[in-house]
Amino acid sequence: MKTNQALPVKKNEQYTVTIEDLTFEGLGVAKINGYPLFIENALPGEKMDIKVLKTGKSFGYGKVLKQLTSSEDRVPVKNDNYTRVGIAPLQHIRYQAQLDFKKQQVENVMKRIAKMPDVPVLDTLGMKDPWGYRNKAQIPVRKIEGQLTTGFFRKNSHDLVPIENFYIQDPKIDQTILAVRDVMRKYGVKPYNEKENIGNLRHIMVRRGYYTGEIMIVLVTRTAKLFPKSKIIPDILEAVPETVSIVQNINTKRTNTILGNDAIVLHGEDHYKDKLMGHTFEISHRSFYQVNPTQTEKLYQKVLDFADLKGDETVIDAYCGIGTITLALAEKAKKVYGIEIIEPAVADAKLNAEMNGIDNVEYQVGASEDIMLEWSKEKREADLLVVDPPRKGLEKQFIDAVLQMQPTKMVYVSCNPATLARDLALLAEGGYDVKQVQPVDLFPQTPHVETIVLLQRADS
Ligand SMILES: C[S@@+](CC[C@H](N)C(=O)[O-])C[C@H]1O[C@@H](n2cnc3c(N)ncnc32)[C@H](O)[C@@H]1O
Repeated sequence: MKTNQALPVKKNEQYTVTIEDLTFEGLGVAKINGYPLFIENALPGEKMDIKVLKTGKSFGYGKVLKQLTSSEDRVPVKNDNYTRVGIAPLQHIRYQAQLDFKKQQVENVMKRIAKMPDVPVLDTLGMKDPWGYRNKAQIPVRKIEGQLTTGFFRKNSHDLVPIENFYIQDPKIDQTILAVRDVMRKYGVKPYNEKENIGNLRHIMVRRGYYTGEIMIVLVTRTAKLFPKSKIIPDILEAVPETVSIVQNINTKRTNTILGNDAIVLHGEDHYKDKLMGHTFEISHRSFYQVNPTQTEKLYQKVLDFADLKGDETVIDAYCGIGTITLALAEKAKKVYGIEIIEPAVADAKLNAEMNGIDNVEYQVGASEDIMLEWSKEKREADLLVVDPPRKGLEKQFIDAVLQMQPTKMVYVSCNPATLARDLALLAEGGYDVKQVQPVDLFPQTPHVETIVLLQRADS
């Protein structure tokens, strides 16, 4: 049995501490006789009275009882709840300090994980107004005080905290969620009860085109029933006239995954349109589409700057989603090959290329690690490889295939600095030099950081 006897702190005891650092999640770090405590809403330099909430073998968690001094990076918060539910855990930090914090996160992993202490990291590209940026929301629905209610889950739980204004979302999305909630209340639709696995409406997803204003609404239900559809749909359309698509997604499973496998289109088709870098995209309810449109354009522009294409290159865009980066690259290259694992996303990608009159792209459905292995065995060549993998980064098999194929240049777009740094170390070992590292803030008020890295084959 574990015992806490040797620890220098005791659960539920109070201490006065000075915050020394921030974790990568933005929690303040205080040390008591070398034992780290992680504390929400606490900034380096601040002195605070705290209470120990939880102790583990090598670290614990504390809670601020009284803030005794204030950092110059502290700003007033929009709402305490937003830290608690994880919507805006950095909301108490001045925006420039958030950008500096993100740069430091990337510098840390470049030193500690990639073992590249000398590679300079550029300043984080930030937003002018770092609020109201999200073009997509997935909002849980539960019964609170007898009523169908929308909000957000308290961190590490499924307790719903009612929230009407999310601040980080496009305000039109907030309004749409409330309008849909009211229609659901009017017709007595039953909110999902997870414990007993009864009730029906689990989530409301809303996506909005930043340039087009088109709205897609997805009602995620536990069963295929939704009554009375013939009234619900016209009511939603009346309340939110910009709606071009309403989809019912059915998720019968007891799971944390939001979307189920089956869907019924209730209005329009299973897509809405938006624009990015001057191209129009049709986006279906399952497709990945970056959530911060203006910052995404900055990100893609950086990818193009790093790629520095002259027009005669062959390019591979792995993990291409619906082809947003692919089309931006296609305008500057001879040919671009996109690889994506989700079939409907590839169907969207093909349609999007056609819709934009772009004919020098080809898409392949499959796992990037398998397709790249196949292509490297076929001795295919590429001048540039762009990768934009999910948080877990690149598979070892993918990296091995890259080292076989040896594209001259690589641009790595990453949403997870730790896996990025791990992969960069392997690519460096295989003969690639890291030339540029650019963090971009796609998720203001949260600790997430996106990074773009330019790599070049050392012998090229
Ligand atoms: C971070 S998103 C990037 C999408 C696109 N580049 C964009 O900016 O919109 C990652 C994409 O990789 C896809 N994906 C995940 N694992 C994959 C794999 N093993 N092979 C190919 N695609 C994969 C996901 O479906 C998703 O579309």
